[in-house]
Amino acid sequence: MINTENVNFYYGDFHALKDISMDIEANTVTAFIGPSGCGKSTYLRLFNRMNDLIEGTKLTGKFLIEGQDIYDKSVQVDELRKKVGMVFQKPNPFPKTIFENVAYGLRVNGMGNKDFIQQRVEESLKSTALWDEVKDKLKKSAYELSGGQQQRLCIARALAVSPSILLMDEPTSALDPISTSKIEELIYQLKKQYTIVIVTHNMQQAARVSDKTGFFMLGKLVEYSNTKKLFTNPEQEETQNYITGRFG
Ligand SMILES: Nc1ncnc2c1ncn2[C@@H]1O[C@H](COP(=O)(O)OP(=O)(O)OP(=O)(O)O)[C@@H](O)[C@H]1O
Repeated sequence: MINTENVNFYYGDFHALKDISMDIEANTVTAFIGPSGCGKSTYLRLFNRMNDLIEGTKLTGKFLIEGQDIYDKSVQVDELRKKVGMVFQKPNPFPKTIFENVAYGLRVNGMGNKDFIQQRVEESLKSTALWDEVKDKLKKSAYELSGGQQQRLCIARALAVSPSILLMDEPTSALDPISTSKIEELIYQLKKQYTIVIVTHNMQQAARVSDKTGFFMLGKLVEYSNTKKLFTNPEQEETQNYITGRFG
């Protein structure tokens, strides 16, 4: 359902992604791993056109989501971002109440029906296992939540507008181990409904949560296969060296 072919990406003269081709199936979790600076986040940000915001960049190749070229001139970027939600490394709730954080996307998309908003907020908070923890303080500031709760709130905010794809850029790197395992459990639950693509520095995390893993190095996709295979019997020597900790 996501198909990319011969994707090249440049920051000015710097060739950051080199000929990347990858297909991602619906309702799977795909992890991107690789040494710092290898292009994982750059590639992830192409999925919802976040790199459009950076001046002097250039993209070539094909980037299809559900058969549609998302870089076609006819594509409306805000519509695309409703379909392809994103969660970042550091939890970034808005300076608003817990309720309004989750309702935000619905309101900016013109949804005025109070009952619907109420229902979506509740569903989204339930799907991130946060409802029981926050249902009695929905009017409190999101900043009163712990870091792990804030990250689950940001996931709920992304889910409220019913995306089909959820991008996560190192979503647990700022969290403690217990919050991390809650998010990992959540990822496992969410893939029933969503297609998830996650960048992680943590190889154990990739091994725990993903169905497929892509190993990137110096802007190239060195290997992309079933997670179990990649971590136990990789095809490429570079992958073997990386997963056994010989560099990176
Ligand atoms: N806005 C930018 N302008 C210029 N170069 C950039 C920009 N963002 C990233 N790069 C460069 O592109 C390359 C890939 O960066 P990217 O952030 O995608 O790597 P990464 O694999 O996600 O790294 P990390 O794991 O450290 O986050 C790096 O060499 C980086 O310096």
